[in-house]
Amino acid sequence: MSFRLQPSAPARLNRCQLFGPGSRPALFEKMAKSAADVINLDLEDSVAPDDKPQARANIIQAIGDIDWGNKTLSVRINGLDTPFWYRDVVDLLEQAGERLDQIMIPKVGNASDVYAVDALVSAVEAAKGRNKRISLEVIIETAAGIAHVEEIAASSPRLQAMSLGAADFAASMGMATTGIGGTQENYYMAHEGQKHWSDPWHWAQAAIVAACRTHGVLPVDGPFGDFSDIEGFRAQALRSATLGMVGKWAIHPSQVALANEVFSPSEKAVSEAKEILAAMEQAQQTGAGATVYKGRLVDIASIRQAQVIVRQADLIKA
Ligand SMILES: CC(C)(COP(=O)(O)OP(=O)(O)OC[C@H]1O[C@@H](n2cnc3c(N)ncnc32)[C@H](O)[C@@H]1OP(=O)(O)O)[C@@H](O)C(=O)NCCC(=O)NCCSC(=O)C[C@H](O)C(=O)O
Ligand SMILES: [Mg+2]
Repeated sequence: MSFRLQPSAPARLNRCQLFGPGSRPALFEKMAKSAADVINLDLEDSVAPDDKPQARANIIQAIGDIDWGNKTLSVRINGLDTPFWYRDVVDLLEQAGERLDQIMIPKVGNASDVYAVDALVSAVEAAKGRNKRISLEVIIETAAGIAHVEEIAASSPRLQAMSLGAADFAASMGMATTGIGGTQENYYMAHEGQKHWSDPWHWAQAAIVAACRTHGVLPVDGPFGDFSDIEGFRAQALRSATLGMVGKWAIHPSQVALANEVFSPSEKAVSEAKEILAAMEQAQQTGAGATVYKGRLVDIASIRQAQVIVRQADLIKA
């Protein structure tokens, strides 16, 4: 046990991040009216190279013109291996209004990538006298990114969230897959003539959750490409939530309600968590560190587990 306390992740909702290409401004109003907690306007892979300047201009205009409510408003810039990213940052911070909350950095490979963006953001913020401090989020979607996940999670006080990008991750790792996230046909164990599918994303997700929880960053599951496969999305999201992730991307509006449902604790879970807290308070009054709740052991660790659920429910109510 370290003497250092685990830092809390930012206290904001991040159950669903809805993406839309910066080159399709007709979608922006619909994104703003959606039930997603976070909006990601994209300048990277959903925008063709020739369309990047127009997409930038669309996004800068929409940041000021559209009522984004109380959502976290984020723009995904281009990767640091492209000639586009510095102009994305400079134009956004010189020209977009104060409503912008966050910048998403794709394909982060090490802490220096985040440092470079942080330095540029800090310089433009100071030069323009911007009042709101822009936060950062990153995507782990390369072999280098997962190899350096812990230093990336520790890289900047601006860093608030970290996502797994299953498509680029699979490509970078040389995985024999084409689907974006979810079950992969050939990733199974054979036992007594039956196939039992395993989860090829599990180890990377667990590494991301551990790095994020160590450094007070929100761990998020990325895209699920087949937006007609509702049960596939739900199963993937439930696994991510069980592992400790706080939300998931939506690449189509049909995925928003599903993500919100999975990453919001049910009424039953909240009332059970409150009952556990009450049972433990009573136990502690009698000097006990453990008690029995509905026939099972609950102890001081159960208090921390229950508090995670109650805190999330309180955020949703707020
Ligand atoms: C996937 C899409 C291209 C589908 O678009 P479209 O064909 O227009 O969908 P529908 O006709 O089914 O749309 C139904 C209605 O919903 C509206 N719509 C569509 N998309 C969105 C959206 N993203 N936000 C809000 N509203 C949306 C349509 O306008 C229709 O409205 P109406 O006519 O009024 O009924 C498209 O959904 C899309 O572009 N999605 C986002 C793609 C994207 O941003 N991709 C990047 C993130 S994933 C990634 O980068 C991979 C990752 O990095 C990794 O490596 O893993
Ligand atoms: Mg990607």
